[in-house]
Amino acid sequence: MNPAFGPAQIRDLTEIFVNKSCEVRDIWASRIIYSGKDAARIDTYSDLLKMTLDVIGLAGFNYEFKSLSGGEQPDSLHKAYSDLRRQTISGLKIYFIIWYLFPLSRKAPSSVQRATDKAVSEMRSIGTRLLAAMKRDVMEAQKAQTAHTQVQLDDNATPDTLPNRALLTLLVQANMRPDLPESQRLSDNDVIDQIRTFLVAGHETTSNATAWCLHALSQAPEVQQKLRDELWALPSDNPTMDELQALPYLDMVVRETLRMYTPVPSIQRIAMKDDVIPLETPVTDIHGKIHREIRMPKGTAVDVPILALNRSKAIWGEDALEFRPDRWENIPEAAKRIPGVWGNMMTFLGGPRACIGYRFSLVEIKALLFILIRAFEFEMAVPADRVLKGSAGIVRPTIRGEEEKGPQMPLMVRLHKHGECQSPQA
Ligand code: HEM
Repeated sequence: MNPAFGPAQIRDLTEIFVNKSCEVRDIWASRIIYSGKDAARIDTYSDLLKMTLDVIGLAGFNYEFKSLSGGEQPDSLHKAYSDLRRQTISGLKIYFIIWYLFPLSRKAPSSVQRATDKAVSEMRSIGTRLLAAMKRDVMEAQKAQTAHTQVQLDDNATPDTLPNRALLTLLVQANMRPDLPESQRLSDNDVIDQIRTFLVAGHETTSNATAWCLHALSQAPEVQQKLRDELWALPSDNPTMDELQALPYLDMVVRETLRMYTPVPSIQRIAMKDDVIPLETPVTDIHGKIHREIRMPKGTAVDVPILALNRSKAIWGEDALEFRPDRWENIPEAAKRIPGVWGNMMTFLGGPRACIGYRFSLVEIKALLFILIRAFEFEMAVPADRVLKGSAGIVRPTIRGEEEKGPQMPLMVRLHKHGECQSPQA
């Protein structure tokens, strides 16, 4: 799948990110206007979640979830997925504790299990339909290509061999190449599993990071305004991937968000063989014995504490717990040694099983921030100490006293009148 996530593919998808960001902007603007005040309290989390689901539908499978527009009949996959998500964090925690402690309980279907089964089965049935449609499209495109070669048309008149630019189409096309060795071909079930992985891995992580970024910016008005100034300096309302990637302060804000508000706080791995891990700094155990390495027998469970690494004072310095994008102008030597796939962090992990969607996610977050920060000013709607970091795989925000509502990130959102607002630093 890696080639489908290269810079060229993400460049093509940027238009989808920007268009969907504009849809969020328009929805929020109309809510403010409808409120009759100059600012409205908006649950940014739920709309960002819908936006990223719509994006993964279009960019991943050329599939319209229409979850932002909402006016349409909600399709079955979106409904199943929403039902699954509505299970509250505490509900999920209790479910997993019971599941873990009482193996017999695993036989009795709980509401979480039923919702999971339903979502999985919906995803499978839609995945099967999508795959069939993609295969048809790819075969037609291949036929058109063959016909084109036979009549030897002018080189410049190459027919459109790809029916659309969705990532799954690229995967299906690569998988159907006649020269692909059988051993490397994915089965239909493998491809359908990829659809599920995309859905789960590819949208809530990104919306979550963006919501936490708006939360951080709401508490740091001077950072918010500095970012807004940079974004307005770009003379375009529809930025390309290259334009977004070339904005230095936007990049620093995104890095600092993904350091401080790591969506996936830790990852577990199992040692596949006996190993010895050397320690940079020796540790002394409770018996006073000094260890310069850790012996790890095959089968040992290993926790990669991503969030703890991202917030470690030993790595990032005494101000590690502060949201300070400027730190990225010159990061500490210790941070430079972190073997993450991106950004001197383990946020997207590292090594052969790192996140393959990191470029996709970064450009999507940047498109969202570009459109939203230019259009609005964000302030806290509740005191910061009421915003809790719940974790059920992903660090979702909840509000103390409103836990039953599930994840939310309410913010006061005000229309920004460009040219009228003075920078707080000015
Ligand atoms: C801020 C956003 C994101 C974060 C923090 C993130 C983080 C991660 C992490 C930590 C893993 C490793 C999980 C494990 O091995 O157990 C992972 C895997 C993965 N991610 Fe992401 N991800 C993000 C966005 C995305 C997006 C947007 C996509 C797709 C469009 C995506 C697709 C995947 C896939 C397919 C895998 C599995 C890779 C494999 O097993 O080889 N991710 N991600």
